[in-house]
Amino acid sequence: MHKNLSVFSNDHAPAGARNPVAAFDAALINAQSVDEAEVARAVAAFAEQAPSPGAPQLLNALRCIDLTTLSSDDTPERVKALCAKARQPLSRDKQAALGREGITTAAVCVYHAFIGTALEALAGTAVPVATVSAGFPHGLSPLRARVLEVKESVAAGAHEIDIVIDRSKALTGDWQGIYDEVCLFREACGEAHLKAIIGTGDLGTLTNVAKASLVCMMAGADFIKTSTGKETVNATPEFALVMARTIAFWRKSTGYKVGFKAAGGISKAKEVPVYLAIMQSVLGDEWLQPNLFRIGASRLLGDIVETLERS
Ligand SMILES: O=C[C@H](O)COP(=O)(O)O
Repeated sequence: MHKNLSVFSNDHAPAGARNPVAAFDAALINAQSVDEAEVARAVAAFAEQAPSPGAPQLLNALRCIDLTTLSSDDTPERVKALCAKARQPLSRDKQAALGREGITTAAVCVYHAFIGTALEALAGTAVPVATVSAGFPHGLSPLRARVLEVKESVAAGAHEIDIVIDRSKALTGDWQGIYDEVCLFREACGEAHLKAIIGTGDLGTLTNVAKASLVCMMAGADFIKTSTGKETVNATPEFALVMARTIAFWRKSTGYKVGFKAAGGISKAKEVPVYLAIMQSVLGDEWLQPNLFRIGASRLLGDIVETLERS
């Protein structure tokens, strides 16, 4: 039993038990094909229809943020400050005015070295600690080391493990190789939740984005996540739409609910509504809650808070 499993009794964490591993199905992977022009048209329509963000929408986005610091100059002090923001992102007056006392971000996300600092700084809250793993950000370390890294982070108390896939395998069509490595990470996670970063900006085509999403879900990912924040192109609404549709397909095929995390480069409140519109339209209201929807961001919270404090 995970020592802090009680945090998963609230809506911050993936619903219920972990997603199970399904058999590798090469035919299903190879059948994925995405019409890039259709995706571009659909995203343009979502962007046109998405309302400018009001306070309820921004508050919802705030509670879905994985508040992140993943910098080479991170320190315990920076992580403590991040956790203080996660515990209380809005002033008490503003929380009271909006009728949302006790609101927090969905999680904090830090490097392995700061798991203990974050756990201590978040003690007494229901905010889980996520960490990046499996050779983040490139996924090119020896496989044994990547698996060990996951195990070490779970042993250190992380509740959520954001692994990266080896994108070279996706680019060479080795989907079985990705399935096999994600299954190992799944096993190494134990009771912790597995979020699989597919590195959308590295994958070349939206068809590869769909295939990588599907193979990670077959291997038991609780969430699929766009990006590390370190690629040239990170989260985009196009990637979100393709991944949301693949999650919907998986749900229909298996009944399993997999969460979606848009991560990297989302820094302004005005960027949020299109993602919410895509989630709501493709997957429904359930995917607007932190147990199934996250935004991984280091700067977005500041802009949302400023916008809300001004309103
Ligand atoms: O997983 C989260 C990302 O690393 C955050 O990226 P960002 O610093 O561009 O917001």
